[in-house]
Amino acid sequence: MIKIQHISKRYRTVDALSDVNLEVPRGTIFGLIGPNGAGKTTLLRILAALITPSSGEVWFEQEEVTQAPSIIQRKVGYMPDFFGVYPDLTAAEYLEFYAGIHGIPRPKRQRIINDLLELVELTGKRDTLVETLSRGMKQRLCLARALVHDPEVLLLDEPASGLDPRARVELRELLRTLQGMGKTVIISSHILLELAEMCTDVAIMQKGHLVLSGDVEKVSHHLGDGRQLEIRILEQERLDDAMHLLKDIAGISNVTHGEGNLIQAEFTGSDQELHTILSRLIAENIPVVSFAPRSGGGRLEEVFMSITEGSSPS
Ligand SMILES: Nc1ncnc2c1ncn2[C@@H]1O[C@H](COP(=O)(O)OP(=O)(O)OP(=O)(O)O)[C@@H](O)[C@H]1O
Repeated sequence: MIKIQHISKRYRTVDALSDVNLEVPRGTIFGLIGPNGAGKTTLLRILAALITPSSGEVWFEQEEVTQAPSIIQRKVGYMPDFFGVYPDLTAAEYLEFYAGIHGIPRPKRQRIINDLLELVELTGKRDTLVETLSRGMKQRLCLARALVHDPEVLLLDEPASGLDPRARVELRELLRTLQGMGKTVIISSHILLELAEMCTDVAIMQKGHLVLSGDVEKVSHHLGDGRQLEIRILEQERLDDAMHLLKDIAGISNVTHGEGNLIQAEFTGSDQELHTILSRLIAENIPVVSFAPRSGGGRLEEVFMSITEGSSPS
C-alpha cells in the first residue's frame, strides 16, 4: 500500500499540488485522471523521487520515503510522458544500458533483457534501432526499461496517449499481466476513457486537488447515490408493461426507452433489491434478455465532467 499524506508542491508562484491525500492499494491498476495542469505529473514525479514535495509524507508500506530516494528508486519504475532522444542503440542495447544504470551485474543482464523483451512482445525487434520502432513499440520498450530492476510499483505518465486502438488494447493486456505479477501500477491520463477500461481504481484531480478517489465502481456511482440500470427485453410488445412495472418500484426513477428494446433507469438500492426487481419482471413473464447496472467509462465520464466543471477531459 502507498499512502500519500498531505502532499503539497509549490513551484515558485504555482501550487501544483495542495494537500493531496491518497491511498493506493497494493496490486491495483490505479488511474490518475485530470485535465492538463491538474498536477498528475508532479505527483508521479514525487512518487518516483525525481522531485521532493514542499510538504507532506509518502509511505511505502511502513516506510516514509520522501527523504529516502534510494528506497523509492529500488521499489519504483517510472515511465515519463515523453520518449526522449535515443542514441544509436538497438532495443536490447537500450535495455542493457538501463540495466547498467541500475547496477544489475553483467552476467544477469542478458536473461533479464530477454525476459523483458518477451514480456513486451519485442523479442523480434531486439536488434532493431530504437529510433525506427513504431510509437506503440517505443512505448512498450520504455515500459520494459521501467521494469529492468523488477520494481514493485510502476508509474506510467500518460502511457496511452497517441496510441492507436490496437496498441491501446495491447497496453491494457500488458498492464493486466503486470498486475498478475503482483505489481502495483499507477497511470495518468487526461483522457478519461483511456483509463476507464484499464483501471481497477481511479483518482480524479483538478488544479492540484484530489477531488475523488476509489475503485472504479464506487467512483462511477458517485453521481447521486444511484446507478444506471439497463434492461433489454426480447419483445417490443412487452416494453410498455415492463416500463410500467419498473416505474412503480421504489428506488427506481427516470425510466426511459433506449435503443431497440432497451430500458434505462436510475436505481438506488442494494444488490438484494436489484435481485427482487429482476424476480418481479420474471414473475410478470417479461422476457428479459439482459439485466445489468451500466458500468464502464460512460458513467465515469459523467462523474468526471460534473466534478471538474469547466475543464475539458481531453
Ligand atoms: N517545473 C515547473 N515549474 C513551474 N511550474 C510547473 C513546473 N512543473 C509543473 N508546473 C505547473 O504545475 C501545475 C501542474 O502541472 P503538472 O505537469 O503536474 O500537471 P499535469 O496534470 O501532469 O498536466 P499535463 O496533463 O498537462 O501534463 C501546472 O500549473 C504547471 O504549469
